[in-house]
This record gives sequence, C-alpha cells and structure tokens, in this order.
Amino acid sequence: MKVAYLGPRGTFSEEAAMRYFSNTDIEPIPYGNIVDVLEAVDEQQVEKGIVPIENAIEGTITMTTDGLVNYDVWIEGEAILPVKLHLLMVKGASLETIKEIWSIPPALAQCRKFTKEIQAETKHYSSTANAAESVRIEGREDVGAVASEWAAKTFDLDIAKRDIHDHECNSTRFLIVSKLQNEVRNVSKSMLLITPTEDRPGLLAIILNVFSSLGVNLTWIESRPTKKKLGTYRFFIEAALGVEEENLKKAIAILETYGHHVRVLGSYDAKRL
Ligand SMILES: O=C(O)C(=O)C[C@]1(C(=O)O)C=C[C@@H](O)C=C1
Repeated sequence: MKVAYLGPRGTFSEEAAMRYFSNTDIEPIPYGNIVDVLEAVDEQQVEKGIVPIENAIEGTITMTTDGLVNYDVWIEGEAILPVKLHLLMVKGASLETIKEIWSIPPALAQCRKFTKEIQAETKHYSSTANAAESVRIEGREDVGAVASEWAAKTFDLDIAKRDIHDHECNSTRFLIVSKLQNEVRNVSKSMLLITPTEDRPGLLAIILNVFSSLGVNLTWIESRPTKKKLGTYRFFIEAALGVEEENLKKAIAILETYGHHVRVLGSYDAKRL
C-alpha cells in the first residue's frame, strides 16, 4: 500500500507514517509539500496520505486545512506524535557562529524564544528534513536546521542544541486520509466543514448551539477565510461522535435546514504514537 507523506526522508510526517502503519506493509512515498500529499491521494496516485493538522504550541497548520477544502479526500484516522525539536549543525560547527536558522514555518514558530535569544535570521524550507538536508549539502558552519533527532541521524548532522521548542509538552496531530470513504463503525470523532451561505448576527453562536442543544461535545473548532470576500469564513468543527450517530446526523440536518453547506470530511479514532 502506497502512503504519501511530506518528504524528504527524515520528516516528522515520515516518522508518524512509519509508526501509525507499523503493522502494515507500506511503501512510503515522499512529496515536496503538504498540498501535493493531498493531491496525490485525491488523484489516487497513492492509497493513503498523512498530513499534520495541529501542533500543541503553534496551533492549526493552515496548509492542511486549506488543502482539505480544495481536495476530495476522506479523513479515516488521527495520530498524535510527540515532537522534540533540536538545532542541527554540520559536524564541528558551534552555536556561537550561527547566523541563520532554517526550517518549515510551523517548526520555527514552535521555537520562537530560542531564535529570538540567539538573534539569528530565519529562512523557510518545505519541511524540517529538507532544511536539515540543505544544511548538510551546503556544509555551512553559520547555519542550523530545526529538525528531529531522526533527521540528524539521516543527514549525519550534530545536535548543537537539544529541545529548543518553547514548551516542554510538544506534540503534533496528524490526519490519515484516503480517497474512498472507509466503513465507519463505532469511531469516536468526526470532522465537519461548515460553510455558511450568508452572514448574520450570532451566526457562529447559532451553529454552536445546534451541537450543544443535542449534547454533542466539540473537540476542535477553527475558522478559515472563504478567500472570496474579506471577513467571511468557513468553520472546521470536530465533534466527539462518529458520523453514524443519531445526534450528529440530526445536527447536520438542522444546519442544512438553516441554509449552511455541511461537508463531512471524515470520521475516525485517535491513536497516540
Ligand atoms: O517538517 C516536518 O518534519 C513535518 O513533518 C511537518 C511538521 C509541520 O508542518 O507541523 C510536522 C510536525 C512538526 O510540528 C513540525 C513540522
């Protein structure tokens, strides 16, 4: 089974894929960015994909939420991976000489205090591993990559400083997506994308009230711009109920009678890696 992930080798996405599918024979296929992973699943170049959606420090990974709007994929699983970020440098380089820090924006954002403290410039790469690989290829002693221990081993780099993330308890939530909807039975969560058709006072309160009046607990909510008009949004809502549960079906039906567009993005269980 082919599984698309954000490459190159050595990313947290690869680690999450290997751990999540540890009992399955998979062929991991690296892609250059998160959107390409979702596209590969949508176009059925691969059976499954894995993408990061939320980090404990930095919050939502908007490349993923926006990709979920644009591609027709089904969320069938969730995996939570502990994330430890380190500063990787070429062998023999020292922290004192550092001028630039390279990584993917969500990883840099998880280490804001550290980058401010050492007054280094930051440069964006498409993944932690891509930044680490570039440090290795360029061989410069004045740059470091924010990446994992696994990336340090993969690209034979030194860990110049360990655990540079702002908060000790760091983890990232990944979604496992496929093209076809799997059979949903007794799962604990569902993700809905609600697009209101018109703006009105109390719009979000009315939507949330539908869930609370039916006793449906919500575990995540995120608003994203519609990209059509400033100040208009769509809402990602994750509910602690499987999509086949009566109360969730009722909530969807009520929201639709209010004129909102509701798309079920998936229904799944969470797994800690
Ligand atoms: O760059 C990687 O290693 C990734 O898998 C991406 C990613 C992300 O975009 O959030 C995944 C987990 C960490 O939060 C940092 C980076």
